[in-house]
Amino acid sequence: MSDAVLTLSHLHKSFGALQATHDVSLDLKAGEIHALIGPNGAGKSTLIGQITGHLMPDRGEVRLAGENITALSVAQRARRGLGRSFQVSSLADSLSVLRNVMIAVQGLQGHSFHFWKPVHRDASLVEPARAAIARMQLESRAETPVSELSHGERRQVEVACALALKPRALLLDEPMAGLGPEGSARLTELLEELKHEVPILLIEHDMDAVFRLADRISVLVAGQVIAHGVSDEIRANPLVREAYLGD
Ligand SMILES: Nc1ncnc2c1ncn2[C@@H]1O[C@H](COP(=O)(O)OP(=O)(O)OP(=O)(O)O)[C@@H](O)[C@H]1O
Repeated sequence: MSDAVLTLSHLHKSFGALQATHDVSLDLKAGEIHALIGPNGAGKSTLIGQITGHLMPDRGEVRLAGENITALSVAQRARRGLGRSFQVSSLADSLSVLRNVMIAVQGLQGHSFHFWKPVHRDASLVEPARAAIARMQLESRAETPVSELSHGERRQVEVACALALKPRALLLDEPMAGLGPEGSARLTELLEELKHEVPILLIEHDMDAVFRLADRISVLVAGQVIAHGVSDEIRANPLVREAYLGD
């Protein structure tokens, strides 16, 4: 596990008598997309919360680039390089793509506001924002208000917002949700490229996208990882077929 960027070890989280995550261990390695799948109520959101810092595990550990971040706040984890996709609602519709991504960069810089500089000329905001926009192939839309974008382009902006913070690991929670075939094919292509720069933990219901994109898949059922492997192994696993794929 030496090349693991993100490591979850023996995570337990209960709500009263309900064990929402039970002894979950998995890792994310450089250069890969690791997909986490599971039926409704399997515990995916509870696990994500423990990774981002919105929830504290009862037991277990989260490590980012070797550092134990289990006790750190959401903001501290983000500053250490834990990136996550922004929800659509966090984008300001009336502002341009560039402005939205700059606001994300500003959030990371926190108190280091440069009051004496107009925001649009602050290179420390503009440069990382433009680089992230280019990475998501949105250069031609940089000055366009978010309200004029397609649903798929908005998703690309959300990923650009996360990328602008130069994450070591990226957590994408259902990035394909609501996208048509074209939007999801485009995002799939972009993520296939992106994983070489930043490994991605992908939580996704779109199984076609999962099987196409994931280097490894972990299957969560009733709070436990019941299977782990490459796409073909997961497709063929009788436990997964029974519990998840509906066979
Ligand atoms: N704050 C909470 N208090 C009590 N029970 C909770 C809480 N959060 C989640 N649960 C329960 O924990 C279990 C796992 O829920 P979770 O939302 O993590 O699953 P999920 O895999 O994300 O589901 P979905 O795909 O439907 O979003 C469910 O039984 C849920 O009702």
